[in-house]
Amino acid sequence: MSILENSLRQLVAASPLWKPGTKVIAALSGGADSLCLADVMAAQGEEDGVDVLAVHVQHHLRGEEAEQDARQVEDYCRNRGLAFRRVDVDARSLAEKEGLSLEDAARRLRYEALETCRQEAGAEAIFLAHHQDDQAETVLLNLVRGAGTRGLRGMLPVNGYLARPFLGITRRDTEAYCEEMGLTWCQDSTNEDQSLKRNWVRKTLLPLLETQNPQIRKQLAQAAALAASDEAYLEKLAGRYIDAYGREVFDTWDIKVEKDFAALPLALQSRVIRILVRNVGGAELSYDHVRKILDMIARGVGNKSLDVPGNVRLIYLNGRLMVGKNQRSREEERAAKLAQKERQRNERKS
Ligand SMILES: Nc1ncnc2c1ncn2[C@@H]1O[C@H](COP(=O)(O)OP(=O)(O)OP(=O)(O)O)[C@@H](O)[C@H]1O
Repeated sequence: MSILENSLRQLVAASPLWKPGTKVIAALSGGADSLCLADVMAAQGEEDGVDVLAVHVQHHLRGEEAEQDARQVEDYCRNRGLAFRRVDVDARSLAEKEGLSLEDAARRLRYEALETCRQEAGAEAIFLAHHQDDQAETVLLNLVRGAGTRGLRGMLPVNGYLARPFLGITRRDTEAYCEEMGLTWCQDSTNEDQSLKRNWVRKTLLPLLETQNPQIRKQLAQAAALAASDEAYLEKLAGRYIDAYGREVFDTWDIKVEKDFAALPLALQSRVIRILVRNVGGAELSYDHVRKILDMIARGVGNKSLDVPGNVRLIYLNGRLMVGKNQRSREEERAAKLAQKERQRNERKS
């Protein structure tokens, strides 16, 4: 076994979601990264007793090219003796219906399809082939969007059922593996389209940054790993404050924000607020919103309230902060559920 194959196999085997005796999914687009991942998983699976199912999602966005890719990955799986499933989705219709970009619609349908396959196959996890270059792009994209330290984390190596064992290796490594194994990968022509932000980051911004620092991709990926571990630690500490001073009553959080809260460093105060808003289903808070909420608490008198995105209302009252969905959005949710039930009843009748 070559050094490259050996190290890639170790990366897969070291993932906390790679467990002997389980079934896992390899998300296989057909690009060099995911072909390499599927091939490494197939080999390591035979050794470790992990059952691998390759899933390819055909988004129907690239006409005959995409159809050829789907056939190519299916052929590869047949030749490799790897279980294969193809799922067809209509990304264009979803994009039109929900006013999404084609990329976002495809992404949403892809992750839904992978998750459905995971459940139907009784698989433990979904392995994705994102690598160091993708991670550097994601970190930059997040920063360009105005994200803070959570965005700096980029993609996590393990997130729920999702595993990304290749975040530390380069795109070139995955191509070298495919070349070594004689595997032919598919080229996605939309990767050249610079009107897509990710492609602009890949083709323009990163090369420009590389002129100043040739190590930038690796260092961005390392910064992401560090930010992820710092963030996890700070969230744990903020969670301890919530455990000690907060309580959940009917989907609303109620937490003491007096002396002990004021004594917390800003890093923890802001995380306590963010976690509570997330807990009740709110959107990720902006820096400005967190500041406004902390100001409201610091002023500390009377009864005040603030609405934030995701229909979440925060009410400050006598040293306590209440965080919950605002009444109107609860009523809207209830009405939407009733309407959905009505629709399902009508569909059953017709
Ligand atoms: N059509 C597909 N079918 C199955 N898996 C896919 C498909 N497209 C992508 N994947 C999986 O997702 C990984 C990342 O793919 P890609 O870089 O194209 O995603 P993206 O468009 O940047 O979106 P995101 O990173 O949010 O998934 C691939 O390595 C592969 O594991």
